[in-house]
Amino acid sequence: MQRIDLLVVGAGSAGLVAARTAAGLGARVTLVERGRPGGDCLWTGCVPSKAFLAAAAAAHAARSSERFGVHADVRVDLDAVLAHVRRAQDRIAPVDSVEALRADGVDVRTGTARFTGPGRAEVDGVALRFRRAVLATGADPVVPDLPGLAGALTSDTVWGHAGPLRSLVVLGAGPVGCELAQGFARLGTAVTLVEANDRVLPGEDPDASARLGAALRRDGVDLRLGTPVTAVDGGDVVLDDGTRLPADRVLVALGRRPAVAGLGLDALGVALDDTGHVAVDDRLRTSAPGVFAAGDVVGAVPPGGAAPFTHVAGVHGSVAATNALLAPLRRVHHAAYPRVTYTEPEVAHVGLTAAEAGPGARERVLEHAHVDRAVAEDATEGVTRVVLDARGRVLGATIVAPRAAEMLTELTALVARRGRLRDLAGVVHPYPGWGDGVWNAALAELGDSLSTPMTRLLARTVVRARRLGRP
Ligand SMILES: Cc1cc2nc3c(=O)[nH]c(=O)nc-3n(C[C@H](O)[C@H](O)[C@H](O)COP(=O)(O)OP(=O)(O)OC[C@H]3O[C@@H](n4cnc5c(N)ncnc54)[C@H](O)[C@@H]3O)c2cc1C
Ligand SMILES: NC(=O)c1ccc[n+]([C@@H]2O[C@H](COP(=O)([O-])OP(=O)(O)OC[C@H]3O[C@@H](n4cnc5c(N)ncnc54)[C@H](O)[C@@H]3O)[C@@H](O)[C@H]2O)c1
Repeated sequence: MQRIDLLVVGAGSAGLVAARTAAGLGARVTLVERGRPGGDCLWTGCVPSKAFLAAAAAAHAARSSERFGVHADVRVDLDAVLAHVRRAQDRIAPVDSVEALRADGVDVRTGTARFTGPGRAEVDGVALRFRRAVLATGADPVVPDLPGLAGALTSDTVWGHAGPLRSLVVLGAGPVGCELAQGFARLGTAVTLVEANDRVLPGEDPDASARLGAALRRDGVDLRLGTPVTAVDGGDVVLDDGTRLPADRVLVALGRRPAVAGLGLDALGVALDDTGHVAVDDRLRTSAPGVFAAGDVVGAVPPGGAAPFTHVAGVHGSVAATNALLAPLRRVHHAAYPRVTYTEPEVAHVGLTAAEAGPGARERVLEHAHVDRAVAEDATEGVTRVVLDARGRVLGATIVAPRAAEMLTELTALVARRGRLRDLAGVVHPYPGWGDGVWNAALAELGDSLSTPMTRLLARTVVRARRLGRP
């Protein structure tokens, strides 16, 4: 039996990039996928959720257009919305298809992979031998073992919903819960969002949570914060304070767990961390020689935390494949990777929050009431918060705004390169773009750094001297 140079398990964002990278390096690569190539991002995650939110944004824009002097009647057909979601998926699917992968030089096997020992695996009973491997099996939604929760929707199943949906209780106000709660509310469903913590997006800056919470309430979402769910009983969601919330359907968005069950990691000698993810170092090496891991199956990579996002999975796939096949020289940098929750407003974050940065850090805060584009679009509730060290270098940033994802990118570059915020002041931004939020913060930073008693005295002296020197 011929040994494969690289065996990649899982054809999601991480595995697809790993397999294509390996093929590009001239390796004999086999990619095993038990479902359809494309993984969570294409079939159950980013693509359907963003297509869904686009429809929700259209409904909201039409409904709230009166303030611009535009009058519209809005009627939502949820089946047609979900048909739009499927069309978006169908348009992207060919890029990740088995045919496209084979054309790129990847040997694709459809089936469930299981490791049987070092260098050995089987796919639905067919044995394979390999030199190196990349584990890219992703994660699945967590459905806690609470009474009555078994039939609830998850982010895996909600896209198959048919017919109207009058009321929905969403459990968990992380990124999945907030995005889907807002989407359904804007499309006319009566949504209640239940969160055990006392704020939505508990992992984000508290001010960002407060602003998003207010935006969700404006969309009509009934927020129940600080109240864990304990059961679903006869169609009612029961909270720990005894409240009963009737709902046509319940959507569970209580986190995701790594997909490692039945993979045979013991036989391979791969250790898990204390959260059950595959433990890796910053070169994505697992505890087993020659075995790497990439994407959501990986947990925290110190000094950063976990980064279960598509853009990170892609970077992981590339790093894992080159490290496996060439030499383990490339590192991942979780502490500098951005994340965005695509609600409206978007909540975008990179690096450290003020609380994480500690007492030596300071914040530069720019309210978007001072961003002319935000005023023009009547969307001034946002903010740009930049966390700086004593020398003015950017340690982190959080932006709440309709275009926060795009606004964050230049601050991400500064976090990655340890640059100063004031360095952006000399970079001219087009007016009136959303980028003015970041630019105005940089200009304010530069202005403050130049405005010392000494520089003010110097400027006044020069101006006076010139005045006196004139005829
Ligand atoms: C609702 C939702 C919205 C999201 N939105 C965003 C977003 O806007 N932006 C963003 O960056 N991220 C988003 N994410 C997260 C993103 O989808 C994931 O981080 C990303 O898809 C992870 O890719 P992956 O390759 O690690 O895993 P996956 O995409 O889960 O791929 C793993 C693959 O492995 C296969 N597999 C598992 N076990 C085996 C086995 N034993 N044998 C063979 N095949 C196996 C699975 O079938 C699957 O196809 C979202 C997630 C959700 C749930
Ligand atoms: N835009 C994006 O990038 C995007 C969008 C969606 C999902 N994702 C990814 O998917 C992952 C999973 O997202 P998620 O939102 O499902 O999980 P999460 O872990 O981020 O949030 C789950 C929420 O449920 C709450 N919770 C837990 N137990 C509870 C209980 N009994 N009752 C009420 N609330 C409870 C938690 O406090 C938490 O706020 C995220 O980490 C993210 O990486 C990313």
